[in-house]
Amino acid sequence: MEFKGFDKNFNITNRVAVVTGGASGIGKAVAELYIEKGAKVAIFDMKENVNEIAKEIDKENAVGIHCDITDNSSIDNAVEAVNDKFGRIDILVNCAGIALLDDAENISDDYWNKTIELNLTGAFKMSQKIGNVMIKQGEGGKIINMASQAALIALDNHVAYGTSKAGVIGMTKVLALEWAEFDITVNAISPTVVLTELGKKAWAGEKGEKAKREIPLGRFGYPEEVAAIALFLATDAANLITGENIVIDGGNTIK
Ligand SMILES: NC(=O)c1ccc[n+]([C@@H]2O[C@H](COP(=O)([O-])OP(=O)(O)OC[C@H]3O[C@@H](n4cnc5c(N)ncnc54)[C@H](O)[C@@H]3O)[C@@H](O)[C@H]2O)c1
Ligand SMILES: CC(=O)[C@H](C)O
Repeated sequence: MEFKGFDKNFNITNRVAVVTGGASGIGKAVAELYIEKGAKVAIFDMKENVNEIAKEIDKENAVGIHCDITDNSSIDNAVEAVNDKFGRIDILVNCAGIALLDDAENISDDYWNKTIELNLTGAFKMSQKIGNVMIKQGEGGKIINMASQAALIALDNHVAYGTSKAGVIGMTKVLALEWAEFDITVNAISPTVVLTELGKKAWAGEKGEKAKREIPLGRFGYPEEVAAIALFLATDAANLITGENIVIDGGNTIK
């Protein structure tokens, strides 16, 4: 893709974004920021009230679609609904995820399988489906995958979660390589603990306080800070960045 300049206010006016897991936490913050920057947003989420949540963000430019991203027919129906509503898809943000934590010697098949199925396979299914939409459109695209610091460092009880997120980074690099010829960039974001429902549950109590003390910048992240990176990666300012994993962790993984 030739350099064609970029909007210095990082607007993404009229671009159509799909945000999985956008009914809460980081995904919701991404959806809100994208709307503020002029995009149209379709939130794919398992929460029953996903459309109400989307309409609270923006009645006209946001839509919530009940979708299980581990299920092919659910994805097909949701993508069709986006096409009916907005006519195209320019950006995919893979945010849906779970953290089912246990020690390696005891973790159940159920925890392992659910984690890989949602965090890794679900993100791949979405990327494959929407990657094909973008290829067919012929105008490039942006795919942004939520990985984690757990992909980069060993965290106690994170064997399934960390494995799924290391897979997300591997997947990101291969998709970036294969789809560069279509001007589709694919990048990952790896946050430290972020203060969402998922993050607060996984790091409650003294375990979290200790983890925070060990972060050089001394605090956990906020969903809005992660959303800011997802915005940058969705803009034309990031057109030469692909296959990267941007770490937002207060320096936790540099030690
Ligand atoms: N919060 C953290 O500390 C943290 C740190 C690093 C990475 N992450 C990653 O960021 C992403 C977002 O995390 P969060 O903290 O905002 O979590 P969250 O629990 O607040 O939000 C996750 C959303 O995913 C949705 N979801 C769950 N299963 C789904 C499915 N099958 N199909 C569609 N949607 C589904 C949930 O309904 C929920 O709205 C996750 O991938 C997570 O692994 C989170
Ligand atoms: C850091 C991280 O991704 C999990 C939530 O512990």
